[in-house]
Amino acid sequence: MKLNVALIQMDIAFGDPKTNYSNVERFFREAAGQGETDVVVLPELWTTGYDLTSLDQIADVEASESIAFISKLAMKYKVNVVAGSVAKKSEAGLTNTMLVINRQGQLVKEYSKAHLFRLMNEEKYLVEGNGDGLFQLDNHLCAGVICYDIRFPEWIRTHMLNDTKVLFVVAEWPKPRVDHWRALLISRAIENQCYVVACNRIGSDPNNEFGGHSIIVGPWGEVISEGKDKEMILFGEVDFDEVDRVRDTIPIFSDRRTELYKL
Ligand SMILES: O=C(O)CCC(=O)C(=O)O
Repeated sequence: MKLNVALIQMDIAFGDPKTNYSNVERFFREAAGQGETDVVVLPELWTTGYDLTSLDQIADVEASESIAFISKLAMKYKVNVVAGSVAKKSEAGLTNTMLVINRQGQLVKEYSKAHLFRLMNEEKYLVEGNGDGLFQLDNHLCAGVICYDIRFPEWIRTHMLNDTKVLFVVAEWPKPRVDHWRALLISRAIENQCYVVACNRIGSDPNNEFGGHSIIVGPWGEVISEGKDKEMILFGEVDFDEVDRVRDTIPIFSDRRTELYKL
């Protein structure tokens, strides 16, 4: 069983959801218009970018506009969408929330970023999430996390323990640390023997330049496809049988010594 994925590595208009909606609509035609794509992936905070000081005014209340917008595209193109994350405003406060919508246009998951990134002042404006990032797509158990979350291998491992075979990552990862981005994602793939499908933005905002290099890594740690330093759609394939082959070759999940991991 395979899944074809398309990662939209886009620039994001700062604090301008209207422009970003229209750009995403244009990218969708290219990413899913041929009818071969199973999952479209968007980057982190794709409606607003990191316009933190305006978030209270421009965040999406209950994420309802973004959900309606992506649901329509999902149904039109009959694709699943790991719809990056959006700034969501709710009773809980402002959260950086991933939306996952299936081919029928139904919201199957909301995951709010668990680890807020102090270097970019997230904790001053956002509330951290407390739930997991697990969801089903076409009957496959998948996980999704947001940017800085990938620096916490124990958080990722928690998601991969129940035969989860794909980890989706959505990000606004700055250019100066793209070497960390690649090394961390390849490591998460090797240590969890899973596919890592990671979509980063490109371009810049008043405070940061972002690194692109969206990437699809296989369960043996091989880079299957990698983006460059420009707007583009990255296509690739996830093969669930390959995950089983790697896990049978080196059975790390059954070799774990959890009684030692108490520190
Ligand atoms: O961990 C990093 O270096 C980047 C993280 C980040 O940019 C984010 O979480 O938004």
